[in-house]
Parts: sequence; C-alpha cells; structure tokens
Amino acid sequence: MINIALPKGRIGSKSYRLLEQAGYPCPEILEPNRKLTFVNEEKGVRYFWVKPSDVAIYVERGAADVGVCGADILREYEPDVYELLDLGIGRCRMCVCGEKDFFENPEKTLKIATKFPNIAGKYYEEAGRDIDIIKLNGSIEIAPLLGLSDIIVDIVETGNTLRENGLEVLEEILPISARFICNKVSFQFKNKEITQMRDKLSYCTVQKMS
Ligand SMILES: Nc1ncnc2c1ncn2[C@@H]1O[C@H](COP(=O)(O)OP(=O)(O)OP(=O)(O)O)[C@@H](O)[C@H]1O
Ligand SMILES: O=P(O)(O)OC[C@H]1O[C@H](OP(=O)(O)OP(=O)(O)O)[C@H](O)[C@@H]1O
Repeated sequence: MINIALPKGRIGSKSYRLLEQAGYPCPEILEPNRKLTFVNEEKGVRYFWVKPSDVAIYVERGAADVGVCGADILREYEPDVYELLDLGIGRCRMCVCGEKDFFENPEKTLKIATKFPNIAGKYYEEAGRDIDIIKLNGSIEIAPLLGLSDIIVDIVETGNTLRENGLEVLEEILPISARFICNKVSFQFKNKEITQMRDKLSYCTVQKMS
C-alpha cells in the first residue's frame, strides 16, 4: 500500500485529478470533505488530506510515503525528502513586494513581513542586507499599508491581491510549482511502486503541457 498525502486547499483537487489520470483513483473522493482518508485497495493506494504546510512533515517522518507539496514549503522548511517530479500545477512566484513609490534607504534596517522567514532571510543574507523579519500568518499585504513593515515577501499568482492593495512586485525571488515528494526510506523499500507512480505522473504532466 502506498500512502499519499495530498494538500487541502488550492492545489488539492488538481493534485488528486493528476493522480486519478495517472491511474490511482479513489472512487469515494469527489471533493475533499470531512472524511480525511480514502483507500483504493485494488490500486494499492491510501490518500490523506492534510494542511498544505503539513504534507512535507508527514512524508519526512514516513507517515506518508509520497505527497504533493508546493516548492515554497520545501524551500522554507527544507524537509529531508526526495523531490521526484515537478507536477507543473500550482504555479506562482515568491516575490519581494512593496508600495509603488517605495524608496529603500540602505542605511536603515529593512522591515520585512512574511509567512516565509527562512526564504526571506536567506535572500537578504546573500545580499548582506540588515533586516528585521516580522513573521505573519496571512493577509501579508496589509503590513506595509499600516507601517508594520517596509516591504513583504509573499506569493504572487495573478497579482490581484497586490493591485487591490496598491502594491507591486519589486523583485522575484523564485518560481514555484507543486512537487511530487517521497520519503527516503519508502523510496528504498517501495521503489518499484513509487517509481511506477512517478513515471505515470510524469507522463500525465508532459501530456498536459503539450
Ligand atoms: N495564490 C496563491 N497563494 C498561495 N499559494 C499558492 C497560490 N497559488 C499557488 N499556490 C501554491 O499552493 C499551495 C497551497 O496554498 P493554499 O493557499 O491552499 O494553502 P495555505 O493557505 O498557504 O496553507 P495553510 O492552510 O497551511 O496556511 C502553496 O504552498 C503554493 O505552493
Ligand atoms: O496574486 P494572487 O492571485 O492575488 O495570489 C496571491 C495571494 O494569495 C495568497 O494569499 P491567500 O489567499 O492564501 O490568503 P492569506 O492572506 O491567508 O495567506 C498569497 O499570500 C497572496 O496574498
């Protein structure tokens, strides 16, 4: 049995559809609901729906063999897992954003609000910039408007949230998409099944792009 952790939320249904196309359906799953685990005995898979930021924890600790996780989470928490495939869904960008007329004073500590302190910290560390990171859990775009921070480091997809709040992208840090990840021990002991799943997913991903 292969245990698969899927993220609830934005990329949840898309991830499941890909797995379904790859030949791993669970008849009971229509949309994520209050039941959080689903088994398809015939195909030998068990799905779990968990918080997007928890997928990597389940996989790293072996509670799930494989999972679908955004590259933002992987770069932020750096879990000890294998990244087997870029699934090409959940595309967005990690960016530095600020007010349109933002002027950076290099003499002053730069205040940065973000959900991603590790990504933001590393980015500015490389530039040798003196920074103060303010960790928030959501509605990051409000921080510069209220003077809590000078800028933000956050995910940008359509850019609508930035526009609606009078902000813009100042710099792009990294492109993001969902990845198929795998527990290191499972990759050794369930190698045949997991490799087969990766290959079938890869085929579906390529088909989707062409
Ligand atoms: N506009 C977007 N905003 C945030 N994440 C996005 C966006 N577009 C794609 N993603 C991807 O979708 C993943 C899941 O995002 P989602 O918004 O469902 O969860 P979340 O609200 O960030 O998680 P949590 O509930 O744990 O706070 C992200 O990790 C990212 O890789
Ligand atoms: O470019 P866009 O398409 O507007 O998407 C980007 C927005 O979506 C995410 O927030 P989310 O909706 O997850 O809410 P949050 O404020 O609770 O993080 C992200 O943090 C941005 O605020």
